[in-house]
Amino acid sequence: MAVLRKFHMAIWSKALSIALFFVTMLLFLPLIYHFGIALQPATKQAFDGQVTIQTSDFSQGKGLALDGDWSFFWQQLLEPEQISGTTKKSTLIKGSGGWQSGKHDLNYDAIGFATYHLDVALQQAASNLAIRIPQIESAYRLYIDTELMASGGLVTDYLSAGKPGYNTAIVRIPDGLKAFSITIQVSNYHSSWGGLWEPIVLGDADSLHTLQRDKVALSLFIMGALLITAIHSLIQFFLRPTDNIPLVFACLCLLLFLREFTIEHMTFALSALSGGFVLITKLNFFSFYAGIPTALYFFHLSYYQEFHRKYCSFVYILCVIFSAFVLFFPTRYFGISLVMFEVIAVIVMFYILQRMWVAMKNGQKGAGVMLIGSVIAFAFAVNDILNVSGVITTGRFFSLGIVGFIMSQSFVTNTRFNHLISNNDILTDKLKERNADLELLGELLETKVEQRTRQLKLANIELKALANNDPLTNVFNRHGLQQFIQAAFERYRRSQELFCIVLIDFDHFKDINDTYGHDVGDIVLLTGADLIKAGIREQDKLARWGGEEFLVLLPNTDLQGALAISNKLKNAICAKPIGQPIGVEVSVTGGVALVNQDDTFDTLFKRADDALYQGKQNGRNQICS
Ligand SMILES: Nc1nc2c(ncn2[C@@H]2O[C@H](COP(=O)(O)OP(=O)(O)OP(=O)(O)O)[C@@H](O)[C@H]2O)c(=O)[nH]1
Repeated sequence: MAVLRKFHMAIWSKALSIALFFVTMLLFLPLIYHFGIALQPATKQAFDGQVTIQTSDFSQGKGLALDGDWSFFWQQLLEPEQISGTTKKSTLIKGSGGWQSGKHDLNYDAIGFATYHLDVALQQAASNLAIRIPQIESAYRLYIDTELMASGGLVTDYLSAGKPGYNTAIVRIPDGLKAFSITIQVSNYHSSWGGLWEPIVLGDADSLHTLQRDKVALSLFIMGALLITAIHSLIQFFLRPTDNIPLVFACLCLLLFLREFTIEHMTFALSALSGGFVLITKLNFFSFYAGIPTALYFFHLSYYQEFHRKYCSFVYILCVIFSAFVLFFPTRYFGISLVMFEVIAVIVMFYILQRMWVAMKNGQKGAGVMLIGSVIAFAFAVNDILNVSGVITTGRFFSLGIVGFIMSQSFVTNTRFNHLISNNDILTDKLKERNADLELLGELLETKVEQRTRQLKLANIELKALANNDPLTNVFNRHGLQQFIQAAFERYRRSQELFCIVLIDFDHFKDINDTYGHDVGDIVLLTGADLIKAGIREQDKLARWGGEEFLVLLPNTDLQGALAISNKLKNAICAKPIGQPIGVEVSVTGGVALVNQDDTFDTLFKRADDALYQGKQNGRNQICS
């Protein structure tokens, strides 16, 4: 009954957890919409290094991405004054994606320096407007008109003097301006990408601050979720160290945490970690290169049979090479490795999805939920890869995908633990039952052993009796009498206590057998033994010495006494016919011997035997000594 109740409880708790899982996922959707899509700034196309803003209402908070064609001065670091009304030669370049991304007519090296410039015309004079400066690689100075408003790192046209930096900022546009220019000097000697990575966003100052705050809040939320899950998994691992899955999952969460931290909190990371831009970029890439094999290993361990060991090992080795590359090569070369690794990552992700699909079809526990979580995370990851590469212009969702992934994996891990615990309970119950059975069996066994011991004791007693007694007459046999003879000799030697032995032999017993048969002969022997036993004292001992011959040991008896007893016995046997109704007339002859100083049993017996022989010779039916 208890097992059945537990089974019902297990089903209910499972249904409840699945329902909770889906409800949480549903609650999660608005979050995805808000951070992934709603906060995406609308793209405003700039032409010929100029943009005219048609709208005057920025209060909706989304902002305008000042993307499009910016004026671009390659290998020149120009002050704003040098540009306005310039005769300097400029080209046009996209205001996002870096200057080396190859989408322009001209290709530029990632390493180098340049100046971006954009003239912005507003419909109405600026009021509470601002621009948000996102990622610029790897050092910049930004001017509004001629005024330096923000900077990151050290911009220089001289390689060894250049210092990378990272400083996202929200820069207020002075109120009242109807037209202004944005000039950005950029130099890059450390990153694989140079220039504007994400577009500059123009919007309402308050909304941009809110947007920034929301992004930080979301990121902190995700990092918190990752950290808590990692700790939770580590606790699970320490509670049950035989199971490596929670440990691998904890590592994966920590790598994702590191990635989120180095991407979204670069400014903070730069101040917190002394290694600066290079260290943080390395950590960022490492978290990606190590994260993919860790994710694969996690799935591999969880569904061991579904994954191909050789393929997985190949991926692990490949990822170790990439991770080593990150550790030992300068950051400016990372771009090449990233493109290659993104291809590997996408292949690995699809491989995992395909294997999880197979695992689900094979009815593996939790595979379905894990597949959903993986689809969410991988779809967002692929989206981000394509977004970063400029193929699509959707938002960046990966961080949110991570949460979906964590939720599903935590759900499966917890279900597994729950399952283990309820299994454990069931096993404990069974064990208790078995123990009770065993106790019962033990008791039964003890009773059986006691019984057997008793039987053995009885059998032993019987065996002893058989060894010491004559089976026909049930008096002692020779062996049985031995100890009493020994005792009599000892008493004699110690305290001169006399004793006698008497040999009594039936006369012509052969004739009795021949005449009446052996059965009657047996009855005669049995009756004779009974009669002798009845005629002697408690301390006297009787033994059948062989055939029709009996020996009586008479302790503490002299010769006279022995003769008297022997005659009494002879008379008792001969008194009446034995074996009624046939009735056999019997007589016996006896030989008596008294122990003396030099006797051994043999000499004593010989004297009794001689006396018996004497009696037989003298005509039988008499006692001699
Ligand atoms: N029925 C029966 N006969 C036995 C048993 N043991 C020995 N006998 C017989 O006892 C007889 C003894 O014969 P003998 O030794 O010739 O002696 P006897 O006939 O008694 O003659 P005497 O002793 O000279 O008087 C033999 O025939 C044995 O077979 C027994 O247990 N039962």
